Amino acid sequence: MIEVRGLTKRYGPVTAVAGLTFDVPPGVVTAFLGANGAGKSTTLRMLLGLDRPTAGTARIDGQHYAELRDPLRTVGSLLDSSAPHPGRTARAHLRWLAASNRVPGHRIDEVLDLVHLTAVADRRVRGFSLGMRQRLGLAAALLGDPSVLLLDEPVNGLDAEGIRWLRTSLRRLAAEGRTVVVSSHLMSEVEQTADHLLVISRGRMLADTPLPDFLAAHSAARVLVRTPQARRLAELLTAGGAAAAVQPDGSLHVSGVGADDVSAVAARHGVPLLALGTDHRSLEDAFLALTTGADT
Ligand SMILES: Nc1ncnc2c1ncn2[C@@H]1O[C@H](COP(=O)(O)OP(=O)(O)OP(=O)(O)O)[C@@H](O)[C@H]1O
Repeated sequence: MIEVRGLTKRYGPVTAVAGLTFDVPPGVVTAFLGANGAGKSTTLRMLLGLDRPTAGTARIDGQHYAELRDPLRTVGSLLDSSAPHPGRTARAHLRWLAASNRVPGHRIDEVLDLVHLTAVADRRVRGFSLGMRQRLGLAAALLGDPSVLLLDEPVNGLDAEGIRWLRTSLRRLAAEGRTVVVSSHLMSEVEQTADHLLVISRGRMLADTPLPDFLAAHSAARVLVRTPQARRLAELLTAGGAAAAVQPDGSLHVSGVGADDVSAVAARHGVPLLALGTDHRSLEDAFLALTTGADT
């Protein structure tokens, strides 16, 4: 469980995080979304005790990070800054982390296996691809079998198979009752994984909502119609309370009613339909509309 209250961070004249308040419960995957520079990393760094808040508090399982007795066994994290030494092997990196955090040695092989790095465990990190480094970062995060996972842009560098693997892993880790937070600047990266969204812009919370609610609120459907009587159908639909606009190419865009309603009105008035379809605005568009709207 994560509890953030009035969390604020200023760097000189720049306010990176401006009074964020939110809770993250266990058992679900929570996506922390925002454009580049929105304040995601700064928030995660404050949760991890790597940055001191200007104001407010960030608690994990009721405690500030610095108060945790065995931090790595409570919180696992993946941040840019947690890069391993390039001259070390993957196994040596994990062995060093385990030793300095009182984590039993058998966890090293377990997490290597979990992230599918067993075969390259004794190779130096210098030769690892970005995707392999991300996997090693995840192995390090999971080493202490933590109840809370904070992952900053974990999808970076992963190929399609890696992304699928990560999605499955995150869902499983949440289903085991852990608190899982994944940051991203792309909605498309989290829409198949997240249960809950925290959307921030310029350090402020724009949306703290279950994913299905966000979808329902922001992915308004538009009905696309082709008919030789576009203007007439537009008038009929508008009279009925819908919004209908004839496009330069002669097609008709309708919102406020569903395709079934359009079809019924057309049938009732003898308007022939050549094509009828629904265009769901993508989640990415909804996210952009929300964040852009907030910035202007
Ligand atoms: N150490 C620092 N000194 C000065 N300004 C900083 C520092 N760290 C972050 N900032 C500024 O704070 C704001 C938020 O940055 P942050 O890295 O938290 O955003 P982010 O949402 O994680 O973005 P990204 O997706 O690019 O990582 C930005 O304007 C950034 O320039």
